[in-house]
Amino acid sequence: MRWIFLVTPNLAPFPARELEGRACDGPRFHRSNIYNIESSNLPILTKHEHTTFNHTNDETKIERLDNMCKVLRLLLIWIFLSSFLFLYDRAQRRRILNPAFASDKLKAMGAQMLVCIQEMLDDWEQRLLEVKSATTELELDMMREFSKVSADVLSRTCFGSNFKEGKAVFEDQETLIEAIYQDAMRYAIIPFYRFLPTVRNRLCWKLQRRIHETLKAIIENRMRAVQKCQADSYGDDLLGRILMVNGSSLAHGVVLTTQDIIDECRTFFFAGHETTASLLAWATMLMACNPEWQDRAGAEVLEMRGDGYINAHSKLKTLEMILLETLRLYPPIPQLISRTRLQGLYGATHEGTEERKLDIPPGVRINVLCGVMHRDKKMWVDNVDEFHPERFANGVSRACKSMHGFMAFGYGPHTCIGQTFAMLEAKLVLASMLHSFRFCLPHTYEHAPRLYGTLRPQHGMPLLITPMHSTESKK
Ligand code: HEM
Repeated sequence: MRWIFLVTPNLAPFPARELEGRACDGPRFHRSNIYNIESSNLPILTKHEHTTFNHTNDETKIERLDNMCKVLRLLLIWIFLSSFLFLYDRAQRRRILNPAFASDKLKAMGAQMLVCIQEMLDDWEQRLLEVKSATTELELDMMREFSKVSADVLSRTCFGSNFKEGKAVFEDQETLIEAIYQDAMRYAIIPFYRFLPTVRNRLCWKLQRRIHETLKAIIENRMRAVQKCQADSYGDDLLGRILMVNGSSLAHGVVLTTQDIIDECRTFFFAGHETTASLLAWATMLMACNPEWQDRAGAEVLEMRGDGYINAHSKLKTLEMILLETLRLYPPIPQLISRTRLQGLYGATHEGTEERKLDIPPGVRINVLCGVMHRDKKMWVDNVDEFHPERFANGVSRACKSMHGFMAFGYGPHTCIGQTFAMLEAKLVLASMLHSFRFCLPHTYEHAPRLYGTLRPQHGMPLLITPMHSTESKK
């Protein structure tokens, strides 16, 4: 199988300009990793032309990738960890899942999200009280905090009344992913390694069994309660909605088995946990570096909240722009939006007018490096490396010259099903945080974005948080 990395020519390195002068681990995308379409002989066609590039001549057209082994290893890990994503026909499943993720349904989950967020803020208040004698600032690793709150939110919104069991499942799953990841890094090259009864493999099998049995029990109990008329609905959480839609007229004839539903619940956690935590961590870093935006978002939150509460219906435009700009600069999944056989799907505007279209023969896999595409000067209006949320003032389509220039949530029929969920959660977390705290980066912060499945800060995301009342009294 051949791989093409479809990228645009301007490889803007991490870090962004706003962090110049800070210690940095250097660019994460190296030119040698990437097959550059512009510099090759691939056909770049004008607007109405359409052609297929020749299968047999490909060898001469596709340059050898210097770091093929490194990239392949990452791909293997990705495929290994996410194999359950591809077990069934995903298009069919989306028929059942889409209604569960409808935005009106998600808004009703805002209250559950706020419960988890409030627990996090109460914990911060408590820790501040403990250190208050020395200082009014508290240093927190935001990556860890957001990872925890995002896991809590997923457990609560997925499993509602079965929150505790759900949380235990997710904790097991996290341990499992870590064990698999560590082994995959070391032993991916040994054939059938994962079938050998090593200590770690036996731990993985035990965790797999426990996750399966707990989820199966939750699902079967809910189904039984409705069948025996002990409950009038399956529940108002994501699991309940999936059970309700499953097999009903809304599902257009698709029926998921218990095993399918178990897989879906596990996928939500896998796909929605670290991604949302990473988005939140980068967003707070960018707001800490750009205090004017932090103040602007804070003022909006205070204005919105008034005497009432921020909820899922609050229109937080500034925060939305900040989040979109964060997703542009630091997309949690900056690479590997992977498709086999694409036909002109990624036609991008060229010099503002011309369109490039490619017909890719079957069997060729395309990986789109959206992290690179998001910083392409040809697609985005100037200051591509700068934090400039204003560009999203009129929505995503106006911010970018190309329809497909913004790909943080993927594209097409398999675009991220949880994007509204993630944006809602991120907005509620940041709004609640800005209502009570202001934050800045400590001098110890090292800017080192690194890919661990998602784009994460290699050395964590330390942030100094100060309660609002003390910043006001300083003024
Ligand atoms: C900032 C947060 C998130 C980001 C950046 C993100 C990004 C992505 C991306 C890039 C894809 C691949 C899309 C494609 O191949 O075109 C994806 C797929 C997916 N995401 Fe997310 N995601 C996020 C949050 C979530 C959440 C919170 C959930 C669930 C609650 C979720 C569930 C899924 C699922 C189920 C898929 C597979 C969809 C399919 O194949 O049909 N994601 N996500």
